Amino acid sequence: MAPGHNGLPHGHPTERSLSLWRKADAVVFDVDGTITTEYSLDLLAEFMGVREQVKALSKRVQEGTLSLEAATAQKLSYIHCSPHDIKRFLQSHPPASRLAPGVESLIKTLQARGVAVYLVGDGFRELTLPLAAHLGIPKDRVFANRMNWQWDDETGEATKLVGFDLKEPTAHREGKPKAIARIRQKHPYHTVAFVGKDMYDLHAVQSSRGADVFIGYGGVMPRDDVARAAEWYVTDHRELAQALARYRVAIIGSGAWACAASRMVTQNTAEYDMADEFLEEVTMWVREEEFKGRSLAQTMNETHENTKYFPGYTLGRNLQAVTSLEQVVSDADLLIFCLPHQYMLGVCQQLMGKVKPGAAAISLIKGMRVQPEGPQLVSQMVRRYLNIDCCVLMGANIATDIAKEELSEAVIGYQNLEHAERFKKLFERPYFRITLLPDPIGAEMCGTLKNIVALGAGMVDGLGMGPNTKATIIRQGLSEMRDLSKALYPGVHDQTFLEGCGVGDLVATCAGGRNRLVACAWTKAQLEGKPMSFEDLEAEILKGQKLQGTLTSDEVQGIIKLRAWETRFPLFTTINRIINGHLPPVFITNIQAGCRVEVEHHEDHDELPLSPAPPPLAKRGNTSSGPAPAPPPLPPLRHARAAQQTVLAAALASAHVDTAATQAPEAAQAQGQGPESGQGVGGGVGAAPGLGTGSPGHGPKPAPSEARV
Ligand SMILES: NC(=O)C1=CN([C@@H]2O[C@H](COP(=O)(O)OP(=O)(O)OC[C@H]3O[C@@H](n4cnc5c(N)ncnc54)[C@H](O)[C@@H]3O)[C@@H](O)[C@H]2O)C=CC1
Ligand SMILES: O=C(CO)COP(=O)(O)O
Repeated sequence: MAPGHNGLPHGHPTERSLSLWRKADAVVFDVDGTITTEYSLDLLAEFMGVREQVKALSKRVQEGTLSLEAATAQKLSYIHCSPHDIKRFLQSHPPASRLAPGVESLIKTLQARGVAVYLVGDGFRELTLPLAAHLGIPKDRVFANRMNWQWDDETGEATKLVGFDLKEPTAHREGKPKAIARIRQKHPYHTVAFVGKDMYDLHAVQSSRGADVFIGYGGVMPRDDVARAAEWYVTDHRELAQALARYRVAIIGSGAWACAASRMVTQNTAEYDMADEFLEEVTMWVREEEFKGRSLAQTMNETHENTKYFPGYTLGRNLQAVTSLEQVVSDADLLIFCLPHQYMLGVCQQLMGKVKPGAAAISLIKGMRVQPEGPQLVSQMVRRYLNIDCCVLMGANIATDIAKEELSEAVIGYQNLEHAERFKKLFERPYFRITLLPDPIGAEMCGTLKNIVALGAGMVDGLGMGPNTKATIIRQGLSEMRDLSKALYPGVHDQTFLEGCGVGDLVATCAGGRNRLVACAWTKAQLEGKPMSFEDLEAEILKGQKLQGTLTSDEVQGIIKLRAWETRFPLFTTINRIINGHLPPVFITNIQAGCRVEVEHHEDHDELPLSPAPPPLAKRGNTSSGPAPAPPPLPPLRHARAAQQTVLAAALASAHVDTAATQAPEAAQAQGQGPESGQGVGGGVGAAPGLGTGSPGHGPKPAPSEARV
């Protein structure tokens, strides 16, 4: 055969046709000779013993010496069958026996990807509908001619074939473009591809522009003229299936959650799936570092285990650890960001202009960045710096439990539904359920803010208090999460806080998360008189994994302080004051007092963010905002025991809080003021105004929407 369109060899699509095929949301197939191996009417004619007469008519139509309408009428008069004959014909020629090789699998693949498949042919519904049923194509997606029947007046049954319905669009030569136009009128498809066999099909598409691209199929009835004229000519349906886009997946980050999430992703990309949307191999950016004298990335590629950040869990064999960030993203279509949030700005800056155009991202990161003009969530940062869409995946997703394949749920918050659906396919497993949520900001705010509340829950545990107190913190935390999210982003939905990303994640993190764990140890260390910094405890307990809550608390407090919202957000404010050493941990049960205590600042670097331009995030030692080396650490107040005591004394004096409130619960109990004194959270600690009493000791009166604790 001669070379195809634009001199390309057969089977080589033009760039345009390949791209349109890959993004088509509807594909229309011609029927006879395209999805079947024969003209079905010819087969019926053979069945009825008139094959040669009917074939001769088809030849005249191809030669242009007889009109389609006249030939079809003549064929039916030769065939002259009854409905019973058709039934027998269909039994002896079941759909599977009539289909062209590879077409069934191609259609199933398209359908699994959500592509709408249509059949438009100049054959007959009576013979085409069984094929459609076999292929899972609904009747209303089939355009074909209708036979006319003679009816028996007495039995009311069809008896003899008496022609066909000329009102059907497919009864005429220009019928196919008309059918496609009807499809487009009814459904706003973006891109429609047409797969057909002959020049009539090609002209039908070119003349009407009904479809965006014509692909010639010559596997059954090869045609040189079509091969020359078509932008893409295939002789096997498998070529079309193979050419469908497959997405290359990259994970940016290699910590605990990144590794647990990579297991789901690699399980899905490796598993056989009709849609076959993803390339099996997944790459993971592993920051260049040595662990136990060896390159961590190299160890991961050899042992399929992240021995530093996620020891004890096997990662997919189809996961490839790569140390070059640029290399990982350069050809990736789907980017999964999963890093401690403080490193994301540096990563985004490094990747500017390096991401594949049209790529889509999802962030699993829980945290935000605070800029003078306001907060910037990670998904917003990705959109802004990388100029690509970014969904978020948020939920009660403690990494180790997911790696053990225990049931868990998450939401994908999205702006672009198509991307969200693709990511859902990439992550969803029998043990990992995903709901799509059109509130990405709400979902991300939940994931970010719950890390602060988890610190409070850890303090409750560290103080040795029970579930009632923790539930109070969780309830108050949820309320402040919602109020702050809505105050900053009024479009956030209330319902989001009741989803897996809201109350679900909050409960899980307050029960078993790292923020809770470290805050509990920090509180105990304080009570035992051997205080330790959060950073030291993080390093000791988490062994390289990172806390997000302490940094987020500082960032969020910058927002609260700037707007003088301390009394609107008493839990957030009190937690921030406790972790910075301005209040003792026991104030977690007395947040109405905690948020009103006047905080005295002794050194410039000890201040909570006060100014309209919050201080750089790098201020807190190893919590720099990029992967570049952090500036020399300034010891924050929460790390300095002596300074803490000084400020604490001043804070207590200014709040007129009884010093008993600052003691360990045991000591407070001894004075009848501890949790077992019957006053509990409502007023058990010190002489500061009781929690839940609604009568703060001093400071502005809370607004009605204020916290109830
Ligand atoms: N671990 C968990 O159970 C869950 C974590 N998340 C969130 O996922 C995000 C990532 O957490 P994990 O994967 O657990 O990470 P992780 O807490 O295990 O931290 C280790 C990661 O930080 C990276 N890292 C350390 N220093 C760095 C630097 N200077 N520059 C760049 N990267 C550096 C390491 O290379 C490694 O990828 C966080 O926002 C976290 O809140 C969300 C759900 C569950
Ligand atoms: O986000 C988490 C669970 O969904 C994990 O929280 P921690 O970082 O506190 O472990």
